[in-house]
Amino acid sequence: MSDDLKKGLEGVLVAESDLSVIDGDVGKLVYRGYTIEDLANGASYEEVLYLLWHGHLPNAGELAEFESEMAAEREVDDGVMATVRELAEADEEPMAALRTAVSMLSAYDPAPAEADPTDETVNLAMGRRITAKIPTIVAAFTRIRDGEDPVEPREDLDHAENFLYMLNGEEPDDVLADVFDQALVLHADHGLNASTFAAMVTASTLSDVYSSVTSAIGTLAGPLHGGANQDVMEMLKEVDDADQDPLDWVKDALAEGRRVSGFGHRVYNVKDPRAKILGERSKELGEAAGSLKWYEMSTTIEEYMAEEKGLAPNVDFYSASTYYQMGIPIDIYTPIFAMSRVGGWVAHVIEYTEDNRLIRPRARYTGPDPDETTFVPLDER
Ligand SMILES: CC(=O)SCCNC(=O)CCNC(=O)[C@H](O)C(C)(C)COP(=O)(O)OP(=O)(O)OC[C@H]1O[C@@H](n2cnc3c(N)ncnc32)[C@H](O)[C@@H]1OP(=O)(O)O
Ligand SMILES: O=C([O-])CC(=O)C(=O)O
Repeated sequence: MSDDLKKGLEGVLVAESDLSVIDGDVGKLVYRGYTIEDLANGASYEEVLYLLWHGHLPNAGELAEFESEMAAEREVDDGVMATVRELAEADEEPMAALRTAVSMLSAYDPAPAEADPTDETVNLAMGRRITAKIPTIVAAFTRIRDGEDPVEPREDLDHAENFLYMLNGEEPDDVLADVFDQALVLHADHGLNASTFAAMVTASTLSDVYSSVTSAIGTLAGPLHGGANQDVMEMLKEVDDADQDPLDWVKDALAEGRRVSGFGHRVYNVKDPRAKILGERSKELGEAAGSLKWYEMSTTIEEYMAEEKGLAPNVDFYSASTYYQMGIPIDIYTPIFAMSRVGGWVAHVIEYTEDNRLIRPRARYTGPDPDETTFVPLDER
């Protein structure tokens, strides 16, 4: 057996997938054959969920039925809500609160204990429930933490509008609803990124969808993955609060050997196509508000990172200033990423378990040689 070590599994093929593909040299992203640009400009998040979960874009009748099934699942049981309240009042980290609440949802779903973990219909039903309820959890957590009462979900609004309504207590205007829906489309799937792979590893043991999504949420939270969107905004705010020139800031950061959040990618060697679209939205929001401050600060950093390090922005770079200008609290940017990516997690879990094989790589052992290691009983050590 070959002993080639692939640190971080770089470039290792572990599965076949119909779901999404990235061409990192030209900055192309495709979900089931459709380019991200076509989907971002022409399809809603619900249409993209349907595409990922059912294999084709829905017609009007299929979409209407799917939307009403999703909307009917938005309410969250009182037991989970009580925990969400407790976590919000204890000032828990939003991603940790989301991870806990999603894990707890399974207690109110009779399916996991009884279901065959490879049954696509059962897994889709669980995935639909989790996806429908995450916005309710995130909005309620945020409002309680901020000293306000949660707002009940509404079935007559779409996924994006309903979340903004539950978060702010009022219906969003068309621009905000459109930007948010587009952001959900852009984040829905991305090949075998770390959180999707975590979901697949869990599913490959024939555990249930709740466990897979819980693993994925924990994985998305880290600053090298989804957590970077919050770090980007903290960084932009730090520069602004100190009234610093963003060029000086980024020069200092690189000179000190620091990583700049929102730059670099394991697969893209050029600008992430999602960052191009979100950059435009960030600019539009700035123009509408009469200040391009956040957008211009971002482009200054982008230009320097390209010149100095040859690194381009990833999706997390421009989602940050987009969400900030929508008035969304910084510490729920990563939960919002999860709100979208859950669609991809569920799709990959279902696809992988159709022809399941336990995921179990190996490490090259570098520990002590047993021939040179003598066991000493406790009382003689
Ligand atoms: C949705 C997402 O998950 S998108 C990614 C979100 N994460 C971030 O934005 C965090 C910042 N970026 C990074 O840390 C990395 O680019 C990652 C984790 C995304 C990809 O990492 P890898 O493919 O493992 O690249 P790796 O860590 O080996 O870096 C390669 C080189 O580029 C440098 N580099 C990579 N990203 C950055 C960055 N953001 N800032 C400064 N230098 C960087 C590294 O220091 C390294 O340089 P060296 O060879 O001189 O040591
Ligand atoms: O693909 C990756 O490694 C990270 C990423 O951009 C994503 O998950 O959207």
